[in-house]
Amino acid sequence: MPTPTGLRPPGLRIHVRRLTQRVRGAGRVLREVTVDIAPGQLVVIAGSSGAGKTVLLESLAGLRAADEGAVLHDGGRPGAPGPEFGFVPQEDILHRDLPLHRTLVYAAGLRMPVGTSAAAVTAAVDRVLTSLGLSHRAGTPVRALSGGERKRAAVAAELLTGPRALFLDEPTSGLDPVTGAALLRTLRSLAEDGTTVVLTTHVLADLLRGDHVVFLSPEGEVAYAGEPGDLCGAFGVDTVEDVYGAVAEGAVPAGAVSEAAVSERAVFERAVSQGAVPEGTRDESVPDEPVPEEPVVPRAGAAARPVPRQRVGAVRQWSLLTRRGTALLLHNRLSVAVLAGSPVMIVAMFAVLFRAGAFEPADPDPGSTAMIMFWIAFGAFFFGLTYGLLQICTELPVLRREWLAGLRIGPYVASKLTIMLPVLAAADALLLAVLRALDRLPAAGWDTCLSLFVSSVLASAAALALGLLASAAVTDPGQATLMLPLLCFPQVLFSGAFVPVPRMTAAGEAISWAMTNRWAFEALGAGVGLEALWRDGSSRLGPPLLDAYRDSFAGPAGHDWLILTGFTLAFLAATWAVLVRKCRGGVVRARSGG
Ligand SMILES: Nc1ncnc2c1ncn2[C@@H]1O[C@H](COP(=O)(O)OP(=O)(O)OP(=O)(O)O)[C@@H](O)[C@H]1O
Repeated sequence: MPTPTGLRPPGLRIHVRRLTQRVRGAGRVLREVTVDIAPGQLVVIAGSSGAGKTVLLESLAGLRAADEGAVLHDGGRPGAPGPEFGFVPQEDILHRDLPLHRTLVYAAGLRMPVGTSAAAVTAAVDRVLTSLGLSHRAGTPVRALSGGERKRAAVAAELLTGPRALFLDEPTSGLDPVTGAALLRTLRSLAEDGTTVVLTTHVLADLLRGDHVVFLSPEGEVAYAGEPGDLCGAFGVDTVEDVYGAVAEGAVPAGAVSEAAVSERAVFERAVSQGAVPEGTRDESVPDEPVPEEPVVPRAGAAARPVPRQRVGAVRQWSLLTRRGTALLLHNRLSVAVLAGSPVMIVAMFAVLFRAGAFEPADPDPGSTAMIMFWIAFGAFFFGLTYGLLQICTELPVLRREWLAGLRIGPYVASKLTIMLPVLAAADALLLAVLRALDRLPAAGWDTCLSLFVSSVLASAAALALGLLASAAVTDPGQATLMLPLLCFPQVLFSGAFVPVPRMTAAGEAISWAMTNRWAFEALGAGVGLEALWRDGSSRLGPPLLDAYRDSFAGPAGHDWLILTGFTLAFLAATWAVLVRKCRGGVVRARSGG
């Protein structure tokens, strides 16, 4: 099968030597695993549940640094993740709302080299769709594909860059036998084309379809490493199913590991001598062997690989992510309904809640003026928070995978702000315009209107950034939903609207400093001149209120705007940090010393 780019880069050679991996909470998961994978091989990793197949796969892909022992790519340390490596985890790594072809065009935009023309991107997408038998589904939304088609679609995204190695975690799980066999045939033809393909599986038939089987024992040791045809014979059983039983009982065919260890010795030793492997990981127990003549590439396979491709720049990533995010938003009817429906509903409730004329200087209603300001502030906060909360947690696996392919977190977070802020500004403008038209706001000039609008948008922006942070921190949408009341309650209680800040306890006042709603409330109050209205208006309720709120609305709104902007930037920076940490999670990017 031709690669999408028409080139045939050499497949990756992988050596794993006496690899031991520990996982926090699970202890030692892999023990002294030694595996040798040649370019263009189709390797199947099998073993019982929890044996460590995924951990081994991630280690082979270079996504998990070795605790002990070494993983070598072309004889050197694995390089940073990039488009030369395809990794298909068990989770979905494609957005579901757009048609398959368009989804892959966006995926290609992030993965393919700088300067790739739109025509070349389309041609690459068409080629992978054809090679995976998905051309007839090009216009179908990803969510409408069958399970097998979705797996192939995920593989298609990984093939766009013509990777040298493809790693797949249980690609055939959940597929019927015919579809699973078809996927394995596709992977085999990729391997025949030169790509190194490694997959984990629980499907018995898959074990016989690879070139090489690595069977892990429940203790995470290599129970068997060799040709599939010899697997049953090695354990003296008749069926592959029986191999699982034999391995569970502790059967290990003699010599399976040591043969591989000897063949690895030369490559490993030469890598050590060239500084690719830390001295501490040397295995002194294995006797010295003569080093074969095969040349060893010292670092990250530099000599064997095509010239590294320039990563797509931050601005281009931001632009592409913004376009994709907007398209995804508009294709998801539920999100459109929430985006449009919640402001309309809240505006309608506000319109029937407040009486007209509360700001009339000749006959003001000071209590209502404070409440109107608070609920505008809270409305703006609520829009921002709800829009932000589901933005990231619903697509974390996609983000993680794209980060490995070169996506930067900064442009990603910036794109979220770019997409959502105009929607929030429109919702805030609608809220203010309706309240103004219904005489629930003072009949003041444009400068007051502008001040209210800026305060509302900054309140929404801070809440959006808080929502993004919460969305990045949780693990699933269910947790994000639980965050909504948790984040809203303190914003109501400590805003200073119901209990004025000067009347709070010292602890309450300290907490109120951290509430964006407090600063939005004070900015809105300052913008409409609440202090003057209460002091100079003809209501006798004004002075007592002024006494309670004291100088809450005395400062210029600009002071509060600065604080709201500071909160927004701080929340965005924290979102960035959380996402970088989550994406890195176990991946050691500095394996080449960088
Ligand atoms: N993030 C994690 N936190 C805690 N334990 C983990 C984590 N990842 C893996 N483990 C543990 O490490 C062991 C090996 O996990 P791994 O996912 O590699 O197994 P597996 O063979 O792929 O299992 P399965 O076939 O069920 O997917 C298991 O005991 C698992 O519980």
